[in-house]
This record gives sequence, C-alpha cells and structure tokens, in this order.
Amino acid sequence: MNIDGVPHRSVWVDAEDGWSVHIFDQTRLPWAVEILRLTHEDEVAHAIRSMQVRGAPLIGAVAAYGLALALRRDASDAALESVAAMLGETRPTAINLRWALARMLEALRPVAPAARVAAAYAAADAIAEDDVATCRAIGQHGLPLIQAIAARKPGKPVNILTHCNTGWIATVDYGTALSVIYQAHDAGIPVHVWVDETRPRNQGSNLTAWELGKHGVPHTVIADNAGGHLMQHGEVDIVLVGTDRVTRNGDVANKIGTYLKALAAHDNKVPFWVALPHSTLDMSVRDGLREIPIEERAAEEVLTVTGRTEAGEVVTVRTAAPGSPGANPAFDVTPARLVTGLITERGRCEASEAGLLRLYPEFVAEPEFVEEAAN
Ligand SMILES: CSC[C@@H](O)[C@@H](O)C(=O)COP(=O)(O)O
Repeated sequence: MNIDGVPHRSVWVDAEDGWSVHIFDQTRLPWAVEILRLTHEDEVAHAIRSMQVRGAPLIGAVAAYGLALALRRDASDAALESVAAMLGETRPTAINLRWALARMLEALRPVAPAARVAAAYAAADAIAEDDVATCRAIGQHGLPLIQAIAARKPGKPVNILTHCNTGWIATVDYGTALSVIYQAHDAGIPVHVWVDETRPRNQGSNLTAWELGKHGVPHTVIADNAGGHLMQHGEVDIVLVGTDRVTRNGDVANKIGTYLKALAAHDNKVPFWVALPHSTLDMSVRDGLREIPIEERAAEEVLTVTGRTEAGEVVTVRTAAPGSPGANPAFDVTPARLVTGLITERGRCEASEAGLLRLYPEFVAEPEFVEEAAN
C-alpha cells in the first residue's frame, strides 16, 4: 500500500546494509509516522510485546526476521532453538507467531550453522512474500460479497462494520478484512466503513481510521458499543473482521469485543465474515473457548487513554476513578455458529471443519507442529 503516494510495506530489510529490519512504530500512529530500525532479537521481542508491531500476520513475519538478526551473532543449534522459543513467548494468542517460527525452524534446522544466516533471511523473506500474496488473494475472494450487497442497493454505499485493525500495517501488505474493503473501494464500489474504536488500545480509531483515510475510503469512527444499535437500524450491511487464530471447527479468536459484534450481527441477521490467511489456522485445536490462550494485558491500558492535545503533545491520561482496579483480556473467542463464513486466500468457506478441509485438504490429518514451535 502507500502513505501519501509512497509505496510501503510494514516490515522490510534495510536496502543499504542488507540486514537490519525496519518497521513502523505503531504506538506512534496516527500522530507520527516513525520508522524503527531493529538490529537485535531483544528489540524485536520488545517491539512485539509493546505492540510497536501488532496484527497476527505481521508479528509472525517480524519474529522471523528477529531470528535472522540473532543468527548473525550466533548461528549455533542452541541459539536457533533458544531465540525461537524466546520470540515465540512474546504474545500468546495469535498463532501466526508460532507458525512463522515453526516454518523458520523447519527451514533452518537442517542447514549448517555457517550457511544459516543467508538461509534465515531467505526464509523470512519467503514468509513476508507469502503474506503479501495471501492477503491480496483474500481481498479478491472477499470482493464478490461486497459486489453482491452493492447490487442490491444501487447508488448507495455498502456499510461495513469492522473491529480492531486488519489493514496493511497489521500484515506485511494489503491486510485481511481491510484487503477486501480496499479492493472493493478500488473497484469503484461505494463503501462506507464503521470503524469500532477498539478500546483499550484503540487500533480502530488510531490505525484503521488512519489507513482508510490515507486510502480515501469513506469511514466513521464509532464507540465500540454502537455497533448493535446501528445494526438494529439497518445501518450495517456486513461485518468484516480479521482473526488471530481459527480452530479446526471454525471458532474465531480476535480482538476483545468481536464476540459481542457477532452476537449483535446474529440477532439482526447481518452477515458476519472473518478474513484470514492460512497462517492463522490452528488445525490442532478443536475447542477455541477452552484451548486458545487469551492474552491478559496490563490493566493500565484500560484505566487510561492516550491521545494528542490541540498543542500536538501526545499524552496518556487516567480516565478511571483513582484506585479502581482494571482487567484487560485482549482477545475473545467467537463460536463458529455465529460466523457466517471465512474468507481465505483459497476462497470462502463455512466456519466448520468440513468447510476448512474443503479448502485445506492437507489438514485431514491433525497437525502437531504448531505448538511444538514454542517448546
Ligand atoms: C490482521 S487481522 C487479525 C488480527 O490480528 C487483528 O484483528 C487483531 O486482533 C490484532 O490485535 P493486536 O492486539 O492489535 O495485535
């Protein structure tokens, strides 16, 4: 995608030195577009934990480059295993992190230490390129859903509600749910996006709104609690979200609040679609509610809010009553029964084991490799 006409990806290797890794500091957006240069796996771990990089596919790709950075100093078997384990612990819910590290280990374990650095950059590049192609294809497979709604209401915009940030800066490029929206907008379909602000980290009002604005997509930021009301009044044609992990039976882990949107959509007969790349599938898990680890983040994120003053200063202020404790589960699980369907790079399917196996027949046998990567 691009920022003010300049093409960008969300992670890239420095073109001059050929090894350091660049990301956008997403904790600074939308107030400032700042690029960080990462040179050490500990900086990568910090970037993931502190959400300088975030979004399931992006944290996988950045972790892969983090492993390559580490191997430059020590390419031994022991370093390979310990750094992969360390990076795998940085965030628990998005399976893409473990998927990417498992793929790196699979590629690098058979390679002699002397050849590992080049192989690691090649494997990380392959993960990034795969994500770009995958996310582009997700948009293409989602586009007919928007076209069909547009055909039913000629001359009027298709109203899409989305949660969190699923755009190009949450992936390597294009995005997941937002890839569908970008491609619909680029195809000339009038769309309007209801952007959930997505408390407590405000990925919607900070990042999705910024992305959509830069791309010229009409949108409106709403409080997280407004979606049900809008659906009751016919103001939402479709809900499109991304996900951090989809289980074998089609349960969907995503940013906290997604489940409530799915319930409201179900009650109002609004289609609720989930866009995902193959790297988000966890075919080793059958029961999302019980088996997916839900990240618990600092209560401070809930008790405070960060914004920019009129004078241009970015400040964090306390909004909760002094002394009140907070709780901050960062994800929830939407049961498959509330999901209209899944949009993947291979096409669309129902959120069920049968639907997923139709698109991904290679998973007929249950894999175990994903959890292995973190051990
Ligand atoms: C890239 S789309 C799927 C998800 O990663 C996205 O919706 C999301 O929940 C991101 O959470 P975050 O905590 O900002 O990393």
